[in-house]
Formats: sequence, C-alpha cells, structure tokens
Amino acid sequence: MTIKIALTKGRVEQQVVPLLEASGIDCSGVRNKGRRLIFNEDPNFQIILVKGPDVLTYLNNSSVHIGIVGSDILAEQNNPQYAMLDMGVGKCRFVLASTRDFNPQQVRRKIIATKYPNITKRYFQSIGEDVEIIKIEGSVELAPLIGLADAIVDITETGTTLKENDLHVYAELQPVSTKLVVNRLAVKQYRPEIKTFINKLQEAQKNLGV
Ligand SMILES: Nc1ncnc2c1ncn2[C@@H]1O[C@H](COP(=O)(O)OP(=O)(O)OP(=O)(O)O)[C@@H](O)[C@H]1O
Ligand SMILES: O=P(O)(O)OC[C@H]1O[C@H](OP(=O)(O)OP(=O)(O)O)[C@H](O)[C@@H]1O
Repeated sequence: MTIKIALTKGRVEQQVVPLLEASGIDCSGVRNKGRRLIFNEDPNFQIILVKGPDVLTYLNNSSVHIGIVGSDILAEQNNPQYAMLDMGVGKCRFVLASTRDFNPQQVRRKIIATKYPNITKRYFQSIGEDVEIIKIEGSVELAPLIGLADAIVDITETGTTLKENDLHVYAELQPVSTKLVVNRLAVKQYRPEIKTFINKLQEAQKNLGV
C-alpha cells in the first residue's frame, strides 16, 4: 500500500522534510523539486505539495491519507479529522498586537485585521467583546500602521516582524505547531501502516532532538 501525504509547502515543508528523511522516507524529489508537485521517489509514499488551507480539502475528500499542516489552519477551519501527532516543528503563537498608542479598553467597537477570522471571532467571544473583523491575506502587520484596523490577530515566532514595525503584544492567544492529521477512513483501513509510520516519525523526532 502507498501512503499518500499532503504536505504544506513553504515553511512547514522546510521543517518537516528532515523529519520524514530521518524516518526513512526518500524526499530527494521534494528537495530538488523545481515546479513539480507530486513525488513518488519512495515506493511506499506519495507526497503532494499544497498550500496549507488546501491540505484539509484533499484530506476531507479522501484524496490523501495523511495531511501535515499547522494547528493555526486546523483551528481556523474547524477540522473534523484526527490529529495524531504533534510534529514538534512550525512552532509559533497567536497574539493580539497593535501600535504603542492602542488602548485595549477603548469605548468604540474595535476593528481587528487578521488572516484568521474564525480564531479572532472565538477569542473576542471568549472575552465577551464584540469586534469588527477585516480579513487580510498577508502582511497583516500593515493594518494598524496605516489606520485600516485598531489591532491585529496574527502569528509570531521570533517577534522580528512585530518589532521592525513597532508593534506591541497586548494579549497572548493559543500556541501553534505543525500537526499530522489522518483521514478518518484511512485510520480504520490502514491502521497498522499508519501506526508504523507514526512510530518511525516519533523515533526520528527523538534522534533529531525535535
Ligand atoms: N513565523 C512563523 N514561524 C513558524 N511557523 C510559521 C510562521 N508563520 C507561519 N508558520 C506556519 O507555517 C504555515 C505556512 O506558512 P508559510 O509562511 O510558508 O505560508 P503562507 O503563510 O501561506 O505564506 P505564503 O503565502 O507566502 O506562501 C502556517 O500555517 C503556520 O503553521
Ligand atoms: O515573529 P516572526 O518570526 O517575525 O514571524 C511572524 C511573521 O511570519 C508570518 O508571516 P509570513 O512570513 O508567513 O508572511 P505573510 O505576512 O505573507 O503571511 C506571520 O504572519 C508574521 O508576519
């Protein structure tokens, strides 16, 4: 049986490929990919490279058995599949951030810019605040700087982007890391194969100190 994996391209791919290799999977094709998107170098695995939000589309339609994706995306999309392993990489956290003069107690209804409207909505609901949310596709940090929003909800890792744009953290939301999720049918049909794969990944995590 060939295990089919949808891997998030970009940051997640960079951090996960060494783990896959350490667990014995040939990722030479992914490493030298050019513009290719499907990789069959390893006879037991097929890897496809997709954008984060599309991982769950392939997984939910049973086009792949396994997805490797950030918990930010799982939380935003309310994913119904099994998260079976924390990959221990792609670690960052959600924060509420804004300019120095932002007043979290402001009377006027706040405008919040974010790539993650559902996570933002849930956070403000949890603290009993009604806010207006503006969806942004990237470089979210710009929004409070040019007056589009009062603050942002975004992920930060090193804090460099916030610092270089003179933005400050006003609240810490949830942590983020890369997860391995398995299609519900695949869990039932291919339990031994998937279990073996996860065991090898856990061994690789130990060996690489992840
Ligand atoms: N600063 C970060 N530090 C660690 N992990 C991050 C960071 N930013 C994003 N991630 C993780 O990587 C995933 C995808 O990030 P990446 O930047 O490669 O794609 P993207 O945001 O879609 O960017 P692009 O549109 O430029 O490809 C996110 O869903 C998140 O889980
Ligand atoms: O705390 P840092 O280490 O600086 O990382 C944080 C940045 O990383 C992500 O952006 P990404 O690089 O994915 O680009 P984007 O703004 O286009 O989403 C995130 O949206 C922040 O902008």
